[in-house]
Amino acid sequence: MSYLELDGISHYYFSEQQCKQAIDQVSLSIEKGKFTALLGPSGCGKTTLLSIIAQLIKPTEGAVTIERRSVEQHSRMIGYMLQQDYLFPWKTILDNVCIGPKLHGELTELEFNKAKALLRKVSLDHVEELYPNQLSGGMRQRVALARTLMTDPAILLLDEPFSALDFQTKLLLENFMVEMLSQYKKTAILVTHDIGEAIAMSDDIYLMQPNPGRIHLHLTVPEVVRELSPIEARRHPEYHRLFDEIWKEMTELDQQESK
Ligand SMILES: Nc1ncnc2c1ncn2[C@@H]1O[C@H](COP(=O)(O)OP(=O)(O)OP(=O)(O)O)[C@@H](O)[C@H]1O
Repeated sequence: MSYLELDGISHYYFSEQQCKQAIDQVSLSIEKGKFTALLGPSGCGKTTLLSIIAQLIKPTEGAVTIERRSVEQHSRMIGYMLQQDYLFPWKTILDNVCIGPKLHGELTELEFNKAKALLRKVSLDHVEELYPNQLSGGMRQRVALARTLMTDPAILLLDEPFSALDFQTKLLLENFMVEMLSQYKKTAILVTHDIGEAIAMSDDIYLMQPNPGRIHLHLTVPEVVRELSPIEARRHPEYHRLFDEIWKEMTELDQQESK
């Protein structure tokens, strides 16, 4: 059953010099607890779509609904994780995880205990008194995940959260993220231009095309790949078949663009 719906979303950026259409009539439907990837080349409107879902931008046209009610009535259900971790360098790891509730007032004992439990969950309880610059990039992204989970969002928006990491750390973090999100039964939307990452992590993939940004193709990742971890999935023949199919589509789109 549909949970999060985007219905006829179009978006224009206006400036004094020009009017740029970033998104054209995007409609998609996501089931609760599913992991969905928005895949496409630079400039196809992936981040604009995430910003619209997160209500950072109001779309020029169309509506976003969660369980058929406007997303505006559900703003606290959404968590956003970005490519950069945006941890505060002058605060300890534990204080960084506690930052959300602290901004809303005094930290309760329950919230403090929750932050400690989340740091245990992401295997970073041993560094809670350290500062961000004492941690590796992968560890910092795990802190960012713990901080995002502090507010208990039902929907997580992930804007290329692994793209600044080295390849090995990225694969390990993909595994970790999929395990955590399925354990906590979260609905997730990942923005990426990495075909392998989209296949290895997702249930559904929306392939986007640019100028203006729109959905070119919706693909469902086969069950045999979905039941494997992202690292194991990369060895399955169905992963390679889907990779080739998407690669071919993207190459054709590229050729159409350059004509
Ligand atoms: N603030 C803005 N003002 C004007 N145009 C913008 C603005 N933000 C994005 N755009 C344009 O809208 C289009 C979609 O941009 P968007 O950042 O959503 O794409 P993207 O797929 O996320 O790209 P990338 O992978 O490079 O982050 C692009 O052509 C971009 O230049």
